[in-house]
Amino acid sequence: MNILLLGGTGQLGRECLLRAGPDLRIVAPTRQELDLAAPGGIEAFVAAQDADVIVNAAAYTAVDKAEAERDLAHVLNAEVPGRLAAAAAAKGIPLVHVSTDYVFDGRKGAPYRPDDPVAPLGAYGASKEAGERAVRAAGARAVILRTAWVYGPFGGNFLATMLRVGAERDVLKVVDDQRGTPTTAADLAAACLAIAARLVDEPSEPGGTFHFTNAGETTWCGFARAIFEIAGPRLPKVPQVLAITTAEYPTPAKRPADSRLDCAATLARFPVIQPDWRAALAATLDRLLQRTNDA
Ligand SMILES: NC(=O)C1=CN([C@@H]2O[C@H](COP(=O)(O)OP(=O)(O)OC[C@H]3O[C@@H](n4cnc5c(N)ncnc54)[C@H](OP(=O)(O)O)[C@@H]3O)[C@@H](O)[C@H]2O)C=CC1
Ligand SMILES: Cc1cn([C@H]2C[C@H](O)[C@@H](COP(=O)(O)OP(=O)(O)O[C@H]3O[C@@H](C)C(=O)[C@@H](O)[C@H]3O)O2)c(=O)[nH]c1=O
Ligand SMILES: [Mg+2]
Repeated sequence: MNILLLGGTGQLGRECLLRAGPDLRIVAPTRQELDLAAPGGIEAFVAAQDADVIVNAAAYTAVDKAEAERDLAHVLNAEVPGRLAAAAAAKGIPLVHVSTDYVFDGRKGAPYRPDDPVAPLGAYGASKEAGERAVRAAGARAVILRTAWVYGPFGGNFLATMLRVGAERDVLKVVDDQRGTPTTAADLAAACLAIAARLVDEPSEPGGTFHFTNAGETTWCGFARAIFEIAGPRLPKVPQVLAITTAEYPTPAKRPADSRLDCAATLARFPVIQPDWRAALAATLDRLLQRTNDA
């Protein structure tokens, strides 16, 4: 299978590239080769590729900054996916596009199903929601895969922030009234590649909108506490994690209070595996701390 991957330097993109091999060739253009902020060249670029499927892991992911950079967020998160989907349709190849739990307002009080109404609270979520609509409108055979709270051993994410700040401070205050599921970029990459393979192997698979996270749920505070519980013995210093409310941690962008995603339809339809979030965290910390100790 030949995959054209957008966003190969990001958290998800890097984990996809680690899974490349003789049977899984992945071409990932650099920003120099394809600047997605100037997306006019996308259709011609895609047309020239020898790809069986496109995986879009590129995005504008700075949630707070997006409030002040709405135009750039819209280009990356809405216009680019629309153009990729149109190019995929023109070429007759499928697309896996990744979206977010932040398309929901978090007021449902139960895990969101793929067809629940969307109502983003901030500019990032709104741009991603527009991207979902653009992909659907382009008429490609596409899976829109919503995920949440993505982290891993590479790149900027909540885990990296907690380890960095935890090394500097004795007390961390973390919101305990936003519920969701941390998801490793590694497990998400495996799911994206499994879905891409199914789309390629089964031309009758129509695609649609699906959810994938690790299993279980917590809050950002619960996530932070788990990080220090699991990694603590291997860290020079462990901070105290204090639970606070969202009101006590003002941010430019509003975030959903409960964005748990119901992944049942994805597990029923595609050969994906959904490790428990704590086990996935432990595996990620093993990789990350191993790398740090070796360096
Ligand atoms: N991170 C999270 O918590 C979550 C992410 N998602 C979604 O998952 C997907 C993957 O996210 P994640 O891996 O965390 O994202 P990252 O922010 O780690 O990576 C984003 C990727 O997009 C690329 N990119 C950004 N701007 C441009 C540009 N102008 N031209 C070319 N490439 C560009 C980046 O390239 P460069 O390295 O050059 O900047 C990078 O490869 C996204 O669709 C995101 O919305 C969904 C839920 C949670
Ligand atoms: C660093 C920090 C954050 N927080 C809060 C702020 C926020 O409500 C929550 C998460 O903070 P972050 O800014 O790291 O996470 P955030 O950027 O909101 O993460 C989101 O990214 C995008 C791309 C997605 O698609 C989402 O699924 C989600 O993963 O934790 C604290 O309470 N204390 C802290 O010390
Ligand atoms: Mg952030």
